[in-house]
Amino acid sequence: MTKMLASVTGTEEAEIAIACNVDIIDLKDPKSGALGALPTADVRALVAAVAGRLPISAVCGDLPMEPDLIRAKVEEVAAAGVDYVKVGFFPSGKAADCARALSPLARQVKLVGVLFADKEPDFGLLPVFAECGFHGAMLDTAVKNGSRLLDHMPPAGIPDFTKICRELGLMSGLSGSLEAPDVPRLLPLKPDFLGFRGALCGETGRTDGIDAEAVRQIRALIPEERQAEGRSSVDYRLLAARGYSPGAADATHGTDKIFVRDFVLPVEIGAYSFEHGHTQKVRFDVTADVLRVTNTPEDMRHVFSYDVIMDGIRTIVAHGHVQLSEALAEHVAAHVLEDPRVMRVTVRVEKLELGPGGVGVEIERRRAKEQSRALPAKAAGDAAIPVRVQKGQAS
Ligand SMILES: O=C[C@H](O)COP(=O)(O)O
Repeated sequence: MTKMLASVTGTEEAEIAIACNVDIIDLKDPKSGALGALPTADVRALVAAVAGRLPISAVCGDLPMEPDLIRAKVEEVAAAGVDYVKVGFFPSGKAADCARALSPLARQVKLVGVLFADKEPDFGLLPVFAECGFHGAMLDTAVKNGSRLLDHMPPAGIPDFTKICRELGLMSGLSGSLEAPDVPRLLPLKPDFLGFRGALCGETGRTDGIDAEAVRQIRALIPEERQAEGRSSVDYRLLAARGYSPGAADATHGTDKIFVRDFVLPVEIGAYSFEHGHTQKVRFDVTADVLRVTNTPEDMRHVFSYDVIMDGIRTIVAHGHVQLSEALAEHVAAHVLEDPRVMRVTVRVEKLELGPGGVGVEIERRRAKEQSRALPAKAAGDAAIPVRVQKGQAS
C-alpha cells in the first residue's frame, strides 16, 4: 500500500497535513535546498507538537559527502526524536563510505538514503544501504526548478529502483516535484510512499506555505490505509495494487473512450532472425472504453490517464525482444485492463519498417463478464467502487 508523505516546515503546516490524513510528516526547510534541514530545536518542538499522531521524518540538509559530518548530523537529528532520518547521497566517491558510517545508527532510527534522479543516481548504493541496515531508499530531484522526477527518469526506469528496493528489503519512496497527474502513473510501480512538497503549495511554489485544498486533492488520489482497514467493502489495497486512483465508478454514466494514437517507439520485435539484435519502429494505437466517474470531471480522480497507457507500453517494450506483434498487443491490452474501470480495449500494433506501409495486428479485449457484473449499478460514496478485481483479464 503506497503511503503519502508531506513535507512541512512547522506546526501550522503539520496540523494541516494531519487534518488531511497524510501518512508521514516530513520536516524540511524548502528554502535551504532539496533536503534543507530545519533547525534541530524546531524538529524537537515539532515532534512534541505532533505527539505521536503520525510518524515523522526529518532531513539532514544538502550536506557534502563527508562520512564524519554526515554521521554527526544524522545523530543530532535522530536524537530529536523523529522516526525516520532522510540522508541525501549526492554523486561522490565517498558515498558508500558515508552509508557505512551510518551503520551503527541504524539501530536507533530508521535511515532512508535519498538518491537524486537528476544527479546520475547510483543504484549500486542500494545494496550498501541494505547491508548497513537502512530502512529505505528514496528517489527525489536535487534541482527544484519545475522539472519533475519523470522528466529525469522515464517510468520504464523507475521499476528497477522499486524492484531492487523490494528485493533488498528496503522501503522505497518516490518524489521530485510530483504533480497530481504523476500519481496514477507512479502508483502501479508500487512504491511504499510518494513524497510531496511543491504540489501541496498550490500555485505558490514549494517555498510558500502548504494549502489544505491542495493537500486534500493529492490525498484523494492515493488510496488510504485507514479506508482499507475500515468497514468499507472496498478492497483499497487491491485497487492500489492495480494503480487505481479512487473515484466513484458509476455504471449508469456509461463509458468514455480514452485513446493514444500514433505512438511510435523503437521496439525489438520479430520472429525472423534478421529482426533480432536491433529495434524497428512500431506504432501503437490504443482505445480504452472507461467507465465514467462523473459527468463533471474536475481533477485526476475522475479520469483514466492516457499517460498510464503510454507508460505501460514503454515499460513492456523495455523488457526486451518480443517475437510476435500479437503477443505485444496482448501485453498492452492486459496492462490497460488492470484498471478496473476499463471495460474494453482495442490495441493496434503496427510495424512500420517491413513493408511499403504498416503491417501488424489489431485486437479487442473486454473485461471478463463476471468482473463487469460485479460492478454496481451505482457505486455508493465519494471514493467507492465496491468490486473485488482480479488480475486484468481478457475474455
Ligand atoms: O520528500 C519530498 C519532498 O519534499 C518533495 O518536494 P517537492 O515535491 O517539492 O519536490
